[in-house]
Amino acid sequence: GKFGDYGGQYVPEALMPAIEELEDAYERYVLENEDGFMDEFRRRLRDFGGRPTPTQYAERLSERYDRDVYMKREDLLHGGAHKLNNALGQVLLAKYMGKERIVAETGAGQHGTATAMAAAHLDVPCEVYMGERDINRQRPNVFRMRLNGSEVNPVTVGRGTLKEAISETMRDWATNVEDTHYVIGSIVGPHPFPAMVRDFQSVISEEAREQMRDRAGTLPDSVLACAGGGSNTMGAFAEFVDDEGVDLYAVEAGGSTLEVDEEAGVAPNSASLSTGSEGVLHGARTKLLQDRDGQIMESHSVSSGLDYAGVGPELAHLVDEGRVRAVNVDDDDALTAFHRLSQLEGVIPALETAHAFAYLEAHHEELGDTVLVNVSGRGDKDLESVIEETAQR
Ligand SMILES: CC/C=C(/N=C/c1c(COP(=O)(O)O)cnc(C)c1O)C(=O)O
Repeated sequence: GKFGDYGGQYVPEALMPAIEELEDAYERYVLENEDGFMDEFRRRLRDFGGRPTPTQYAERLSERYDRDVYMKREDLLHGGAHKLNNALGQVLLAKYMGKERIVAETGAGQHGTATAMAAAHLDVPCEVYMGERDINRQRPNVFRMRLNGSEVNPVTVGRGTLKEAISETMRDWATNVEDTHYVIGSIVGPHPFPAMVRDFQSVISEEAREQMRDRAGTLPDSVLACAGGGSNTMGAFAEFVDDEGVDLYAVEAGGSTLEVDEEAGVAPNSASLSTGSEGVLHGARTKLLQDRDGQIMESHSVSSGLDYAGVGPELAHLVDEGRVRAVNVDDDDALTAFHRLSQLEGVIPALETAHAFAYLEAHHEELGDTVLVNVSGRGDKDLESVIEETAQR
């Protein structure tokens, strides 16, 4: 379960039985399609999720940037974000494993709602841990989780964002491993989570690669995707990694500045790949925002889903290898891109997604003739906070 010297299973002994059980299930059902697991997964993604999602030619952006820009519309997946690909796969796997209860963490609330929808669809009780701060800035998603029949447990320790929510969920899982599966929301955590989540999300680039060949008659010169934990990122990249001619850009949250305040332990951004250092978080060795004593620093982003001090170990490895370019844009440029895409293309993106479009705006000259941007989610959840942010500027 290693990606170069990243990844691994840095978990308390008490969790190893659950990890080993999951590793066995991953190998049998996901890698070997035992009992037709992957066939059922794909059928439910089609009929319940609404796949395939379009790879749409963006006419206004193509005019603006004088090149062919395509958008992979994961915002059109049921629930409004790529998160359902992974949530459906893991809840289905939990059923194949005989688990009776689901727990999950969420930051933007998209993973939480995706897990709640999948749990309702597959008739499994579900509890979602969500930071107090994120509950307040992603309220529509809190209502949706409860409407789908899930419980939402506020996490009040620390800053009440994603990092604490993940830690609380891991604690619940460690206590209830017998009957509970932890549906982790990104390509983070101990092996097999990063590989398994990437495998569930790789449907994005499987479809996009074929759709680009059919519609653009070529592979893209570059693929852009925002990166929080990195699941929509690796999903959009997976099937292109072996195509040398396709450049891969992971766009992180530059927050308000890349300058960190070591004394206060505060990083006013979430640019783990671009500015972080090697360390262990949530069970995996990866790139982190940590101070010189190895303390995980507070991260920041205008978007909850990118507000995370860590990142997936597979992405950290691909960046070290030079296969993926780690770039970032700040809060202001992301907010401007949020408005621009809404006006130019009639697509209101999630604030997370807007980071990728902000990078396109600033660097389109370097991206070649054909560009593919992953629209990881829609912006309905962000309307309230964007209205507030815009009023304050
Ligand atoms: C698992 C915590 C992350 C969440 N969301 C992350 C997110 C992200 C970033 O997560 P990754 O794809 O895993 O990098 C991108 N786009 C949208 C629409 C997102 O909601 C969440 O809880 O909803």
